[in-house]
Amino acid sequence: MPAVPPVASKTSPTFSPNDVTVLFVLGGPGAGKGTQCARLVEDFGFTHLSAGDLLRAEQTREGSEFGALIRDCIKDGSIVPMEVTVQLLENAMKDTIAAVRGGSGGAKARFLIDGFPRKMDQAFKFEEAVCPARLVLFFDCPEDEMERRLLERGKTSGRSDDNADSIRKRFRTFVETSMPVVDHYEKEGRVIKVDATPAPDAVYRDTQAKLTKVLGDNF
Ligand SMILES: Nc1ncnc2c1ncn2[C@@H]1O[C@H](COP(=O)(O)OP(=O)(O)OP(=O)(O)O)[C@@H](O)[C@H]1O
Ligand SMILES: O=c1ccn([C@@H]2O[C@H](COP(=O)(O)O)[C@@H](O)[C@H]2O)c(=O)[nH]1
Repeated sequence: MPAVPPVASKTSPTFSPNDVTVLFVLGGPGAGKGTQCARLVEDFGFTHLSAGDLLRAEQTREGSEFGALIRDCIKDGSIVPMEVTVQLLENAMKDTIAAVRGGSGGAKARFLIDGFPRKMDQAFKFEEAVCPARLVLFFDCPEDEMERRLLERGKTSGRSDDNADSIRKRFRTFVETSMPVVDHYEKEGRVIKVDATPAPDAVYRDTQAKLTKVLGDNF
């Protein structure tokens, strides 16, 4: 990964929304963002980029200067400094687009950016330096259901943050830091809200219907 400063010193975004469609995917920990993204990839041809997955990969990358910082933040449910995450996302988008151009070419890129932005500074920086987002998919789920899902996932996930103590901290971060991001986009009329409480198939039907209504059948 290159040194962090580039994203901080740019005046225009790397990608135009005319060429690249970005949907942010937000929701509390365990709301089912990853589960729904996998289905949207199949039906809408998105590339799925999970900010958490990119951070976990960077954490274990040999030679990374951010490994220890990322490990501590994830265990603690706190937010990694935005320069790191924005740069990882921009790199992943560039790699994806380069791979498409090297292949069939011409196709417009569309990305689901999952679990990001989690904080207002990330939202501003990403839209200013990388690409303005078309809209936000928000999966709304009560804490007791999210906790049940995460504790169940924790039996096999191997994730350092799928335990009762980390989950409690992640919920606090979500309420205090990430919900204001959802509220911000809601005020701008850019949020599609989906009830994520039902079973995955039902959540997906609702998601698909709402997304198609906004983006159109030919998206
Ligand atoms: N609608 C659902 N009903 C019941 N279980 C679900 C549902 N959606 C996802 N799950 C399960 O809940 C767990 C969390 O789902 P998932 O990983 O998709 O959530 P997430 O929002 O991406 O979580 P995180 O923010 O922690 O990465 C998984 O074990 C998944 O199989
Ligand atoms: O933009 C981001 C996204 C994630 N994090 C950290 O990663 C963990 C896990 O994220 P998941 O989306 O649940 O995989 C999250 O709790 C944060 O600690 C981040 O710092 N910034």
